Formats: sequence, C-alpha cells, structure tokens
Amino acid sequence: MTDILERILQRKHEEVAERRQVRPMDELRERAPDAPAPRGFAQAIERTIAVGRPAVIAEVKKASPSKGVIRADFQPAAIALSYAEAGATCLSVLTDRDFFQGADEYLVTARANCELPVLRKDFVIDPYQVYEARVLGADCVLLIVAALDDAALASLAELAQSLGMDVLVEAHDGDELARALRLPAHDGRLPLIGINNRSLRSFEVSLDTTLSLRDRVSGGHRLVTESGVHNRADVERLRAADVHAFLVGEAFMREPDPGAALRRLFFADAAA
Ligand SMILES: O=P(O)(O)OC[C@@H](O)[C@@H](O)c1c[nH]c2ccccc12
Repeated sequence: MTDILERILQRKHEEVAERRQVRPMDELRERAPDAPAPRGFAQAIERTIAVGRPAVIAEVKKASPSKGVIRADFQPAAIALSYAEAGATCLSVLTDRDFFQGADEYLVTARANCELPVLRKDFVIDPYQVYEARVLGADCVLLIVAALDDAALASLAELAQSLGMDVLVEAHDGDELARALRLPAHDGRLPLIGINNRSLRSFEVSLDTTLSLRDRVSGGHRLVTESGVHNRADVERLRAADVHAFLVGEAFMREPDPGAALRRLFFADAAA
C-alpha cells in the first residue's frame, strides 16, 4: 500500500530544500520580528470554551489527497470572512501546494480579511517552515507526531513557541498521543493536543479515535478533535464526551456558504 504520509514527507524535504535556495533561512529569521503580532490562538480557544461555547477552528481547504477537489470556486478572503461572521474562533489554512492545492498566499489573504488567529496547516519538518509560518503571519503551527522523531518534535515546538506562536500537536493513536503529552510547557503554556480522526496512512475516518483517547488528555492540556465531523449528532457525541474544540474543513467547504454551514453545525438551535 502506498503510504500517503511518507510520499508527502519525501516531497516536503525537496520543497524545503528548494525554498532555502530562493530565500535563505537567515533572511526569514531576520524578518520574523517584523511580522504581525501573534493573535493568541490557544487563548482564543480557551476564552470561547470558558463562556460555554464550542471553539471551532474552521479550515480553508480547496482539495485533499483523499477527496480530490472539495471546493472548485475557492476564494480564501470571502471564506475567512464568512467563517468569522458565523462565530468561528480560529482559522486553519492549508498551505501545502502539491497534495492539498494550498498556498502561502491563502494564509496571508485569509488572515488579512478577519481578526481570527490562524493555524498554518502544513507538514512541518524543518525549522525553516516555522520561521516561514511566522513571517507569513501564522499564529499557530501544526506538528504531526507521526512525521517527526521526539527530538525534532520538541525542538520545532520550542522554536514556534519562542516566536510567540502556539502549537497544535497531532496524534492518531495512543503511542503518538503519549509522545505529544510529553512535550514540555513553554512560559507556562502547553501545546494544544490534536487527535486526528482520519488516518493519514489509510484515510479511514472514525470519531472513535477521539472518543477512545479522550480520557488520556487532561490537566492543562486542551484537546482538539480533528477531521470527520459532519453532522450535529457528531458534535453532540463529542461534546457529551467533554470535547469542546473542533477542527472542521470538508463539512463547510462543500457548502455554497461555508459560514452558514458552520452556524448550522454548531450554533443553530434544533429547530433551525
Ligand atoms: O475536512 P475535515 O474532515 O473536516 O478535516 C479537517 C482537518 O482535520 C484535516 O484537514 C487535517 C487534519 N490533520 C491534517 C494534517 C494535514 C492535512 C490536513 C489535515
């Protein structure tokens, strides 16, 4: 079986090498302090949950390897605005070009068109991409446990946090979750813990992934459930299990009005 994660990571190594040629890391490092100040990604999530609302990280995603093109008429500025007006807490923007048809510009555009904190959704394997994320204005970066060894995971998380960003550390199973939970706090702030319901190896989706691991995430860690949330029953099942932060893409991106879809899924009362 072709392992999609391995293919993506192979290509990502090449891509980072290409980018370093065009724009050296020293240049990015020098520009990072001039980037727009981080908006407080984890803090926005905590504030939302503290007032009893679900924290929705709404994803701006044109296509994926498992689904192909999800949204043909793709306008990141309008999508970001629509999400913000519907009550999203944060945005997630795919920047990977070769497998998700994303772009760095989509992140810049989406962020410029609202006031929400933004996650750079990409396959981060190198400090270069962390500096790049901050220069683009990202407020949080995704780190995928399955893509990194412990040393790389810890140093990339530290770098992101030292640049003022939050980190969302993504796990798919108990072993990966244990590794994510071992990451230390930085200035008293722990990484956000993402549990991806979609296997990046087989594409299979099951909310049971989150539900079965839920109890292992406690204390100061905030759990974010990722992928495969499609209807109100899904949301209710997860909320009943004390899961209050949701990363959702496809269910919004397939609808003509993504913000209206967000409202229906999370905020409309049962009659609406
Ligand atoms: O479109 P969905 O099923 O709602 O999923 C969103 C998000 O969780 C998914 O895009 C994702 C989760 N982890 C990733 C890592 C890389 C690329 C994409 C992802």
